Amino acid sequence: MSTSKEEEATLLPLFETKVARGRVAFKLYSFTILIGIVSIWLYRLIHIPCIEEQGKYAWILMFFAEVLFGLYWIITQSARWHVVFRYPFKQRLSTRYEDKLPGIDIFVCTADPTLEPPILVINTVLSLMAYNYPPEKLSLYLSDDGGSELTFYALFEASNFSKYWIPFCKKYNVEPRSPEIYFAQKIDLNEPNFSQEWTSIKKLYEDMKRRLDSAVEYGSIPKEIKNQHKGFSEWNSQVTKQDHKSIVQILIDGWNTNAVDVQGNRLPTLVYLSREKKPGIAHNFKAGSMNTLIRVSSEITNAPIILNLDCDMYSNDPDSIRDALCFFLDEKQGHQIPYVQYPQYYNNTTKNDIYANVSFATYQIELAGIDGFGATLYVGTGCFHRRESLSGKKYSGNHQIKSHSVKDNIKGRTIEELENSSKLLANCSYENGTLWGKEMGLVYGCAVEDIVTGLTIQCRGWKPVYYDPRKNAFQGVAPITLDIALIQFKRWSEGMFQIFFSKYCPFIYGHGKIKLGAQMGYCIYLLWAPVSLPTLCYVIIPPLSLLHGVPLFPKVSSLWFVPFAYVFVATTLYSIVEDLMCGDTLKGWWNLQRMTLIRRTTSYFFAFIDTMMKQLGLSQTSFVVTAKVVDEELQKRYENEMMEFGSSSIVFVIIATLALLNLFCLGLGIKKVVFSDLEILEKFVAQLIVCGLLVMVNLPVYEALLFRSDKGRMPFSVLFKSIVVVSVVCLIPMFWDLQTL
Ligand SMILES: O=c1ccn([C@@H]2O[C@H](COP(=O)(O)OP(=O)(O)O[C@H]3O[C@H](CO)[C@@H](O)[C@H](O)[C@H]3O)[C@@H](O)[C@H]2O)c(=O)[nH]1
Ligand SMILES: [Mn+2]
Repeated sequence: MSTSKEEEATLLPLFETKVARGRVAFKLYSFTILIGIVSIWLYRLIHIPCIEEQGKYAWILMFFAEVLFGLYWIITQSARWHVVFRYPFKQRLSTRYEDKLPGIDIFVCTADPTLEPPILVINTVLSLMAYNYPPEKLSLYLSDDGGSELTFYALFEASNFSKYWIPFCKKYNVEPRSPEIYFAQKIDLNEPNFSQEWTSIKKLYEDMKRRLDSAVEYGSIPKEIKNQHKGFSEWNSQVTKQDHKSIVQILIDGWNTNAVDVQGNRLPTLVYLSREKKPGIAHNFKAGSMNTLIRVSSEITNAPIILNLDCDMYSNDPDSIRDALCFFLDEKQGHQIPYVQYPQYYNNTTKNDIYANVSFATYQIELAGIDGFGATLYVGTGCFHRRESLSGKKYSGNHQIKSHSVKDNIKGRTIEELENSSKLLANCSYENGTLWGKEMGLVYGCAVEDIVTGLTIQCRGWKPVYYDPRKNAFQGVAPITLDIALIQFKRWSEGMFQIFFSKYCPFIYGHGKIKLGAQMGYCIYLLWAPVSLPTLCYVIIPPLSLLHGVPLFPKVSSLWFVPFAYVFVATTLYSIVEDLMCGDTLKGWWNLQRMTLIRRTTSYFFAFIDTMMKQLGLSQTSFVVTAKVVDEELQKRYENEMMEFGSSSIVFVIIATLALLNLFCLGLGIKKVVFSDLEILEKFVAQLIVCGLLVMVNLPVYEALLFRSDKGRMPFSVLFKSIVVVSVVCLIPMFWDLQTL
């Protein structure tokens, strides 16, 4: 798309970047905290008990914890140093580019028909096919790592249903365009024409859903349906998830003028893809599937812009493609932008977000703060890419989005020819001896392929953009049980810590290529796993020391008490105010504190251990896909914001043990110090506060251990095991006296 040089100079920009206000105040505040932290370190160093005194090792561990917390805090400041917000101008885009909009290839990934039900997948697909965008420029590719005939069948049904759904959406401008979500809404049906159409489309949707449900239930698809499409012949009894040939089926060939909906409008292209799998050959999880998508789509439609989504992330805004294009097509800055990342919001979060799935401050401030240093994180879904930057190309000054046509790309080949040539690109052996997974496409070998890929793109000179619009562009399904929420964080924190240890460590790999602020910004996340260690110290040592009468903090009347109190109170107030300003509730903030504690003491801790094992070559990268299915009872408890435990996993034993340890020590500690003289009480106030807060944060854990009777309670075995551990730790004085040996 070329405009002349003079024209370019006079054009208004397609997007604007504004710097957040209040940065001077923030820097001053940040400086006072730093002084507080350094004072705390000094206090620890000066007052450490000598060899003969009790508690020396407890103090050393506390010092270790405070140093790590302090250093980590310094790293986190980068994300608030230079926060920027982006504002695209869709109107200007339309006036300038409406007749030369680029093609968009949308990639949706799914991996398992049980964990990710086909009906969920096609709802996402339908919401995307119904974008307000010229259909002949829109193509949708579903990558099915489950290799499931049911998912293919669902997509086939969706291709038929779309002929009714898309014109209905566009005619009445309905939102959101995921049928399931749309029909679950309360709709005003006063207008007779609309009401009639609404009813008939809803019936079509429900009939389709019923057919799918029964196919899932019987595990097979009726013969008369199979006869309707040649694609079903790809499946026979030998095809399994782990072992099958490449399958590529073009369900709608959008370049064909005969591919139309019931009103005669063109339809977007729709392609089903399941790359070849062979036992024993690494398939590199989502990264592998994305790379296959990149190749196959380049064979068929080859659009210059790619939108990448997980199968649960439906489009919540039918106009968001245009927002994203404002960035890519901006005449001045667009050529430098490799991707535009949107935050990952969910449609099923409860009022106070019990598992803290949405972290308001992270989405609205931290990610925008990292963007301020030119280093937006790619988070794997809700991201528009420039195809060029995904193929390993270095930024080299002038990259324009060329208007291209599918017709030229397919060079008159038939559907069968396109399918056959695409299949070759989806074969296991295709990547052998190529740079795919190394310098081309998404990077292999890491459970957070997204983060590491984004980093490599930036280090090649590109400047991505983070955009958090007022109306969520995409919404996904958040985990609604504690163990799934923790599995997800374990995968993330492990993958990220692994990056820190690899050749991609931002401080080394990014040195001289991205700004220091950006390197630090990455490390806020890459260092989640090791933050588990100081957290564990702070959760275990204060209660035990209280129990054994070892003071850890200065007396209330001492001047040294000030930095402790200041750092704690100021950072807490800051985070509350920030969170509330971002739209969270006070209870939501409190839930986030609990989840942070639980994640750090379980997910991050296991991630830390597993990363160490991997460094030693003892284990391998895996990717545990999260379930997106729910049963009704569970859904009820979730909506009532009750935490879901229910299984006797080791994770819950840890959570229960830490909670009971603090409760027990607080109880005995109060007995011991509060009823003695004031002098002693003064020495233990801070410790009592630490334990007291930990107990308060853990209230739902005690409830689940002792008072609940529903299925989501902690199993009795967890209670039993954790009581045994707490008793051993507390009652055998040996453990504690080791320090005096
Ligand atoms: O072998 C695999 C495994 C997963 N997936 C897909 O990857 C997506 C993400 O999996 P999910 O279990 O939902 O993980 P999340 O933690 O929700 O995913 C986040 O984190 C991942 C990295 O850990 C990124 O890949 C995702 O894009 C990002 O949304 C889903 O669509 C899966 O179908 C595949 O296509 N193939
Ligand atoms: Mn997901």
